[in-house]
This record gives sequence, structure tokens and C-alpha cells, in this order.
Amino acid sequence: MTKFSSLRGESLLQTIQYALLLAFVVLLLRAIYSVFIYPFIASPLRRLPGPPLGNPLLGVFLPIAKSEPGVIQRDWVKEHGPLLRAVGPLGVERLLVVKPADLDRILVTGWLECPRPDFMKNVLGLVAGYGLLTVTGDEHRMMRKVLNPAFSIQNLMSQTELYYEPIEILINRLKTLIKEDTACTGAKQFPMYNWMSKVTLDIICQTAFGYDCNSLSNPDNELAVAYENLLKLQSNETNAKLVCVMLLPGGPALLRSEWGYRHRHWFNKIPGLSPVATMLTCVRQIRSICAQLLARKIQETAGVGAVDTASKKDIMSLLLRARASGDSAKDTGGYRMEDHALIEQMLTFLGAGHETTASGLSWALWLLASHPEAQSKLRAEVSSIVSSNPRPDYRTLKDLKYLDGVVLESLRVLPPVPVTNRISGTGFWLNDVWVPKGTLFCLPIRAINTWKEVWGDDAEEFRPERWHDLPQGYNSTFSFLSFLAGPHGCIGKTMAVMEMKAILALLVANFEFRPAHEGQLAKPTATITMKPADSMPLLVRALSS
Ligand code: HEM
Repeated sequence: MTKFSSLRGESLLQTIQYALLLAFVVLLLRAIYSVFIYPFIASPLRRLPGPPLGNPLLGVFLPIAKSEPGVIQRDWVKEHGPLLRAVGPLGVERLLVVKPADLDRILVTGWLECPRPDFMKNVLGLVAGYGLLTVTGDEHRMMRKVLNPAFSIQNLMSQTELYYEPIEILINRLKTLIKEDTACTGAKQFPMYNWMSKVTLDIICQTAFGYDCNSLSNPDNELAVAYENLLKLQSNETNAKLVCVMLLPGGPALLRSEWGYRHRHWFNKIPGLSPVATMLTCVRQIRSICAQLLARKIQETAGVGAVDTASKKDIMSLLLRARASGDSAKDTGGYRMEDHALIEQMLTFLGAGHETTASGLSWALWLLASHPEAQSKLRAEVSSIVSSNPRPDYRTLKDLKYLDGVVLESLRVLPPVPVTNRISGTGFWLNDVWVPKGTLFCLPIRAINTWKEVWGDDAEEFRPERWHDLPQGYNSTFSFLSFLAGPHGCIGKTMAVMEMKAILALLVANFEFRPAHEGQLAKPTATITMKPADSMPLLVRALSS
């Protein structure tokens, strides 16, 4: 009996060994097929034009990593046309799509079949909360329906006044620092990205949560410090490391879990992965501040402390009032945003609404500094308005034509999000090309915004006037894609444009901006957003009022 069971045990062990060996061989063959055979001879996309396949293990990874964000994609479009294939590491194919009809298929008519890829949702969720940026389908539709009223024109109009306190603090701080400068030249060099990051953080805290963060005057503010530490981590390298951890089986769940957070110090022991531990710490700090702010808001909305909540214009107060009255649930078939989901949205607004706008403003200031004639024209337009009304309202800002051109043109030429991705959840025909399930789409925003076929030969130049006489081929949805388009297009677009206008109008009316030194070049770098690697040093001269 014992001999019989030991024989059975041995043959079971042998069977397991054979099964494991077989599984290994199958996986190996599959990997060899995907990397070395499929993209070269079997893929239905292989006949599309595109850059050379290069090393099968790395694909186009190195040229992308070495190039300025969005520029290599632009060069490929120039060389190979508006629908091309590039093969990334391990044979993963991506389609670059530029033509309006193709973008419409991916972003609008077929948006449900083309969601954000998992690695993108996981990275966005980790740094900007598991809110609107990470959901899709019905959940997204309902969430967006609940949030839309907070971004309505009517609400934005009533919020515009909230921008001005932080902007005035910024202007006074810059003026004081220029005056205190021992060189006394009337001008001083400032890392403008850092200042734009502070003012936009203070504005989003006011407009989204009614919270006075005041990072401009109080650099020790807990939220400001956590954000500063998080932003310091941003680099191509950190992004690549984070994506690698996210691609490991169980990686996203580990980073999201309480266990992962408690054992985050282990990342410090793995060479090169310490930024992951710091990132988890910063995001936890930001999340817990959001939870405290929400708890306070819920108390206010319940009438505790006799606060006049009806007059509060911030997004959170509005969402809580709608939730308490049951209005939001009526329109969304009973969908109710619970507290934990609201905290994730708060993180999303902070992440998506702060750094993007700060980058957009830094690039606008750079373009104005390097185009003094455009800066003078803008000053001529805004100075008289600002001198008679230092806090221009929504309508006044909207009617300033040259300011409008400057904001749109800088977002077109140097978009804060230079490239984004989607994935095909099912196989489908795109024109006459069969796109297999699982194909990555690279939407090269910077290349689309400067596509010569639409914008003409001077497409890459900064020329705000072009917005007053748009080219014939201009498509109002797909030729300027800085905020993307379709159901996942930026919910904060109008808010961001208004905020940029208010800040630029007041800055240009009060200061002159020049390059920090002769021959200065912009140094864009990107993780998720494209920001200046050197924090955009500019020479700032205070203008006499
Ligand atoms: C200049 C400033 C901004 C730029 C360039 C920008 C750009 C974008 C882009 C390109 C997307 C789509 C990303 C993708 O799906 O791949 C997006 C989505 C989003 N943005 Fe913005 N954004 C800006 C400001 C804001 C502001 C101020 C807020 C909110 C306060 C905001 C909130 C969001 C949210 C929640 C989404 C996800 C929308 C959805 O999936 O339904 N953004 N933004």
C-alpha cells in the first residue's frame, strides 16, 4: 500500500514537472513569436509605413526616450504620413493616428472600444487618484454626469473672482523680491514654473475645495510640501520605472494596497526604485489631507458651525449640495458618489488641474519672452482693461481677442500633454486597415497640433494671430487636441483657459518677461505632462503702474 502510494506520488511529481516544462516551452515560444516573428511577418499592420523596427527587444524605445516629448512622433508623421506603425519594446505595436476621421473613430464614435490602456490607468490612478481619469463605460458616464454641472459656464463665471487673490499675492511677491534684489536693476531672474505651480495650486484648492492652501506665502503648507516632493520625482526615468513596476503581474495591486504602502520601505532596498516609495508616501499625505477637507465640508453642508454653504462656489460644496438634495442621483439613475469616490476625485482635480495649467502657463511665458513683439501686443490689449478693472470678470476675459490667441497658440505649439494612448478592446477596421484587438494607439497631440497639412508651412511657429483667421482645413474638434476630444476629453478645459487668461493678463500688465540669457532654449521634459526641465528661468522686470 505504502509502495503503491509512493509510486503514485512519484508519477504525480513527474506529471507536474512535465506540465511546468511544457508551460515554460509554450510561454517561451509565444514570447519568441510575439517579439521576433509577429511584427515582421504576421501582423496585419506590417504593411503600414513607419520608422524602422530596429532592435526587436527595445523597438523604438531609445529614439523616443532620447527625443524631446512629442517631437519624434512629429518627425515620423512628416516622414511616413498620418497613419503609421511604430513597434515598441518586446514587439508591442502602436498605431500613430493623426487624421480627423481616424481620431473620431477612436475618441468619439468608438470610445467604448478604445479605452485608456491599463498601464496608463494604473499610473494615473496612483498619482492622481482613481477618479474620472481611470474609469470607463457606464461608470465613467455616470461619474461625468455628476461632475459636469461643477464645470458649467455658469459655475465658472461665478468662480472667476476666486482666481484673483492668489494672483495678487503672486504679483506682490514678485514685486517685493525684485525690489529687495541687491543688484537693484529693476529686474530679477525667477524659475517661472515653480511660481506658476504655486499659483495654480492655490487657485485649484480655492476653486475645487474652498481651501486656502496659500503655498505662495506659506511654503510649509502640508499640501504644498507633499505636492512639491511629488513633482520633484517627475522625470522620464521615474516614469519608465513606474511603468515597469505596473507591468509586473500584481504590480498595480501591490502599489494600491495598504500592505504595499506599509512595506513601501522595501522599494528603497531595490536599486533605482526608491522614488516609488517616496511617491507612495506623498500620495498618502495628499489623500489624507483631501479626506480631512472632505470631512470638514460634509460637516459644513450638514449645517454644523452655521456656515453659509449655499454661497460657497467651490466644486466640492456644489457636489455635496447636489448629493444631499438627491439632484445628482435623479439624473444618473440613482448613482451616488460616496465619500471614498469623492476623495479620489479631489486627488484627480489636484493632479489633473494643477500641473497641466502650470506647465501651460510656463510655456506661454516662455513664448512671450522669446517673441517680444507678441508680448507688447498683448500688453497693449490687457493694460487698459486691467488699469480700469484689476479683477476682470469671465466675459471681459473671454472678449480679449489677442489674449485668446496667445493662450490657444501656446497650448497648440507646446501642449502640456504632448502624447496620450488608447488601446483597441476589440478588432476593427480603421479605413482599410484591420486593427487587431489589443493594439495600442498613440495619439501624438503635439504632432496633430502642428500638422502642416492643416496649419500650413509655419505650423511649428508661435503666431497668435492665426486664431483670428483659421486655415481652411481646420477641424474644430480634431485639429487642436491639447484637451483631447470626445467623452474622455478634458472636463476642465474652459476652467483652465480662463485661469490661464486671468493669470497672463495680470502678469503681462505688471511685468516684462525676457529670456534669462542670450541663446536660451526651452527644455521640455515629460512624464505624463510636458514641463520645463530647468523650471523655466526668465528675467522679470516690474513695470511702473
Ligand atoms: C492647460 C490645462 C489642461 C490641459 C492641457 C489638460 C489636458 C487634458 C487632456 C489631454 C486630457 C485627456 C487625457 C487622456 O485621456 O489621455 C484631460 C483629461 C482630464 N482633465 Fe484636463 N487638462 C488641463 C486642465 C484641467 C483642469 C483645470 C482640470 C480640473 C480641475 C482637469 C481635469 C481633467 C479630468 C478630470 C480629465 C479626465 C476626463 C475624463 O476622462 O472624462 N484638467 N485633460
